[in-house]
Amino acid sequence: MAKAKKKNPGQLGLRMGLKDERLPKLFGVLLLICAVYLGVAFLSYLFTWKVDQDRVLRFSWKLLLADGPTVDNWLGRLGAFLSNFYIYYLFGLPSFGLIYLLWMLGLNRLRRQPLRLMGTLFVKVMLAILALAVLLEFAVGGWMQFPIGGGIGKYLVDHLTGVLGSFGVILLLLALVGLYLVFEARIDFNGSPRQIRTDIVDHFSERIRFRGKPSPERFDAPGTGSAFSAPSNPPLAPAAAPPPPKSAPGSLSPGDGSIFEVDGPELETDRDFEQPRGSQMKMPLDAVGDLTLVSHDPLSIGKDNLIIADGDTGIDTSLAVTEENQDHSEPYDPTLDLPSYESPHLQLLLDRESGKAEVDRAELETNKDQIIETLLNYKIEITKIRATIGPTVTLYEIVPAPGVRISRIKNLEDDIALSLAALGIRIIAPIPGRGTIGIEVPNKNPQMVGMREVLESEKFRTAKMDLPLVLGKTIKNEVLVADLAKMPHLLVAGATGQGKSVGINSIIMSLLYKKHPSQVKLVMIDPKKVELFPYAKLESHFLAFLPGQTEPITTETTKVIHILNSLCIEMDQRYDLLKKAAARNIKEYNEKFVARRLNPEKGHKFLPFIVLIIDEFADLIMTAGKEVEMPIARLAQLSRAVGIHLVIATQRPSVNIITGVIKANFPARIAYKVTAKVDSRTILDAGGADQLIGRGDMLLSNGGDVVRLQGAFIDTPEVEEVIDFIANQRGYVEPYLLPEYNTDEEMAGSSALTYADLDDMLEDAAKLIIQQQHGSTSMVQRRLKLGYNRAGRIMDQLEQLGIVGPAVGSKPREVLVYDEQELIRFIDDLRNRG
Ligand SMILES: Nc1ncnc2c1ncn2[C@@H]1O[C@H](COP(=O)(O)OP(=O)(O)OP(=O)(O)O)[C@@H](O)[C@H]1O
Repeated sequence: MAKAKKKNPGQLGLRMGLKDERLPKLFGVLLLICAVYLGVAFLSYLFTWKVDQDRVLRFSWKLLLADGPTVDNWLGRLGAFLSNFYIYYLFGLPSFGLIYLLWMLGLNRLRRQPLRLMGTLFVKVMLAILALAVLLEFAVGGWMQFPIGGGIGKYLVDHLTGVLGSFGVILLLLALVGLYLVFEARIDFNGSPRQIRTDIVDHFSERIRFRGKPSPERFDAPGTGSAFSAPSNPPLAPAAAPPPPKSAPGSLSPGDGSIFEVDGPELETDRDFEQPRGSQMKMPLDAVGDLTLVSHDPLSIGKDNLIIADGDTGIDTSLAVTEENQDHSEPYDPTLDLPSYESPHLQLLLDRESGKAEVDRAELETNKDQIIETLLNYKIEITKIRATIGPTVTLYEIVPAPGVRISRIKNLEDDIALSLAALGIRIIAPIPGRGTIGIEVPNKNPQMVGMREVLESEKFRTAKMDLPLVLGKTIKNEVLVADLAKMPHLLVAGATGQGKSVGINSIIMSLLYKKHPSQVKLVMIDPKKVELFPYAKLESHFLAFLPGQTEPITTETTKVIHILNSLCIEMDQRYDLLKKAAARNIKEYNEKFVARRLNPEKGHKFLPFIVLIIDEFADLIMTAGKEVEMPIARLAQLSRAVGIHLVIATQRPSVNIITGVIKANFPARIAYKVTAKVDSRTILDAGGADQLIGRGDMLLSNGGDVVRLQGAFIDTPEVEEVIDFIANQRGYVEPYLLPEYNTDEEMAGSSALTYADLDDMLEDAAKLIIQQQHGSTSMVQRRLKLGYNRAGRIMDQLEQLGIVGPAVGSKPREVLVYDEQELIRFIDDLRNRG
């Protein structure tokens, strides 16, 4: 990744001016060397302090250089002197913290990160050093010859014991620990002692693991895998020997001693949720390089107010590429726009300890017996049955005896459900890819899946995806993480009160926990005005909206139409940028930008992903119909390659809301419980959602495969905590603004079209249409190589000029001008009118 840097020899040495950016780097290297030197000296001090102490105590700085006494310290007299000075006179063992500080300062200078980043670290480390010195001195200082808390530790302890007494010092130390846990670790003391303990352990292990980096997870490599990284259900090969059951339920099925298993093996078969129909949309995403490799922003030299990367704030963005700035060959790092941004901590969420799903053995036995019995009543024999216990549902997978037709079992769905006397039985006959039948039976005691638990999961933390969404747990209790960027859009539907809003929150949370504000922007539309309202606080971090928009969450239909059309323009503009950069998709484009192969002066900029979230689009379709449906469809068809993705939700899953156009463009769909089978068909093109049990129980479909999931639960107060955590941090000075959009009426209202208003390509388009006598937007688009929106705008202008008639559905428009001469006269007139 790193490019070899060309050094101009003439610029070396004395000619390095004070403003030369190599100066801080040089300083950084020196600091790192000092840190290593001190580290080794301190380490040596642990072994040589006794012998050396007498010798160094007699030292003065002058004696250091003269032929003085020999010392044992591995780093000579200076090493012995410095280590003695810091450890003996100052902070004792915690002096090692100083080396850490020196090291971090060195790295900071080397990377030319803003110095102010060091401020907080300095204060924190110094406080920790002092507190530790006191603690160590107080706890063990009296018994040790080694100056464990150093001179300062000893002085403070003596002094404090005098003032407060020993017990008082203990209380003071406890108070310090308490303060740390409240302010720094943000431990929630509401939980059980066990929970608090786990939180504390988690906090420290996270600290140690990530050495205090804000959010290592956010440095994602480009996703190369499939959209979904949940294993599929375990195959049930009758011949294969399954692993030993965890709870040893033994052989429970009749006859041949077949195996009844609880919980299956950990299978890692990735499900590919690529858009099935969109071969033309499938952009191979090469795994070249790492988009957000930790790097250093050259724009940050001495500019503490560096906020916006695309530079209308007086920041010289040309630095990114121009030749004079050779040192800017380092990769561009968008996250340095907000360098101090910290991703939310997991501690903000409740630890719901769902633990392992537990189902009573008796419950399993009863269900199994009833399934076997019911099937036998209909003369259906089975050779094997096995159970996989999920958080809310248990899957009984049965292998019918040879010769039994699967359709017969499917037909008995209702009878089996009746005999098991439970709601929400779903029969999967056959389980795709296997000759088995699945019967899902709700557990008597369903387990809640907590948001924190799934965010904490290895699968989510290590997910290398562009837009990872952690949706919940599968029947096998495995966390399912999906990449919205590959879905590439998501339709969410379900009757009211079944978990949709919680689901939308968990989708948003996934992005907030994993992504930096520079990497993803959310456009939120909420006609109900309540669901997404709390997210308004994120306006200067994660939200994108129209210029002049007062409320960052859009609620009014007219504004929604503006925003959707504005997104279409953004999409076109992004396509133009991609074209200029000869990049096939946003990933390639951003890779080039990061590698500084694109010049910001030519309009190039780092493109964040944009996720449009519409909570309840039924209201919009009802009030604005095509005006909303068409831009949504247009975006859904084309926006994937430029990193715009849609999540649209509705509680009214009827055909007039989820229209054919919408469905065709949203292959990935989530269905929560619905009241009627027909609704399930509308959403999933299959039944099943009517048999769910609610409370986050859902089916996820990618246009073929259907996976049953228990959605992760997050409560509103937790959502608000996370939002506040982000909102309280410094955000961008200017929010991310979408392009302006003026409606036709506004344009018409302001004045009739003038010649200057006309699109540059309008004349060519008009000629083409008149020659062909065919008023089709797609023809204009194809023949003149224009984006859909631009072609659309040209057609609208042609309509306003009276050259073509109004749009009639998807049919070509009527052409109202018959020959080119007429057109030329027409345009000349317009030009003369000015
Ligand atoms: N994943 C989940 N796990 C457990 N319980 C859940 C889950 N999701 C939702 N619930 C329960 O269901 C209730 C309703 O959920 P939610 O508000 O998300 O439904 P909704 O479909 O959005 O309703 P509405 O359409 O009225 O907004 C929640 O208050 C919660 O008690």
